[in-house]
Amino acid sequence: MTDALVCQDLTKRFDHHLAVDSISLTIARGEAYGLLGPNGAGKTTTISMLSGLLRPDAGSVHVAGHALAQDPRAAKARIGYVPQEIALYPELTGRENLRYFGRLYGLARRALQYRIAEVLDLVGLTGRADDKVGDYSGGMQRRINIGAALLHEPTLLILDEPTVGVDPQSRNAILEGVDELVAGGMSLLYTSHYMEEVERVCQRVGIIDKGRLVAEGTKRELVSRLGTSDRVELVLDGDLTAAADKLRAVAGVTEAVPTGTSSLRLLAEGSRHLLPTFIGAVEGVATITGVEITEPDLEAAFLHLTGSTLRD
Ligand SMILES: Nc1ncnc2c1ncn2[C@@H]1O[C@H](COP(=O)(O)OP(=O)(O)OP(=O)(O)O)[C@@H](O)[C@H]1O
Repeated sequence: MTDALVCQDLTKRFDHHLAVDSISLTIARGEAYGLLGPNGAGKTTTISMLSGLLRPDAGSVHVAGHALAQDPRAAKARIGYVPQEIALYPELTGRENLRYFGRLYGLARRALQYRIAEVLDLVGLTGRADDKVGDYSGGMQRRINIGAALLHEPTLLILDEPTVGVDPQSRNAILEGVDELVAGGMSLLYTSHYMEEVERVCQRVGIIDKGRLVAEGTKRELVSRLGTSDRVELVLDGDLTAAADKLRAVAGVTEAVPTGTSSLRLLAEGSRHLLPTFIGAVEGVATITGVEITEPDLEAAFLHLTGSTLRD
């Protein structure tokens, strides 16, 4: 079977600014792919080109084997795009909104009726289907927005920051809905500022920075690029500067910096086995009273690769 999405050397320039610089990525059928990047990295520009809303300066996009440039109708019919802004009619009910969008997609009346019922169930809004969308919570509006993008049974669903600006309870409801779609075999392209969402939803992650895809892989692959160093937070009584000097001399420790009046942060390999060595090393200058070890995670990988945190 053809991949859900193949894009090659996608490029977009705004005046002299290269917003997207030769991005290539592939999403297999049934795969959930997360696009992570700091503000202004080029995520929305990339997604707009993939969904046919913005013409690339160079590069190609194929959706389920259909070339977006040569056969836009077929390619676009296989994409469900959920923009960041809610695009709904507040005076209409959820069901009426779905009916309106379904007609836009050209779905026949009878088929649409069944499909609306399926989609309402999928996004968990069957019980509120006949209430006005203007009376929905922010999270419910987003769910019906996602539903509208699913009516024509797309191969690939593109979600642009689907949980921005919603309360934690609604966020959870959205994520549960997305989990269900992925479990049901939907191919997904998901952008978010929230690392933990991408970790939860996506099997593979692309990190985009200054218009370029700087790294791509499973969470485990990206994290392994950091090496095997753990972050160790030590709480100590005594002379912190002297303790940091002594700890820096321990084999396996690459960094030891004070982070407060009684705490140090180390980067160390195999830190669990080194704990007795740490205690011995600071003897005479300080006493270790607390230890916290954090193994490398996606947040650390992101920081390492882009030099910024996601919320910068
Ligand atoms: N229509 C436009 N005209 C000029 N510059 C633009 C236009 N759209 C985007 N840009 C610029 O291109 C770069 C990439 O923007 P884009 O919106 O794709 O980033 P992003 O990763 O989606 O960021 P955010 O997370 O803030 O939405 C930015 O520097 C932005 O200012």
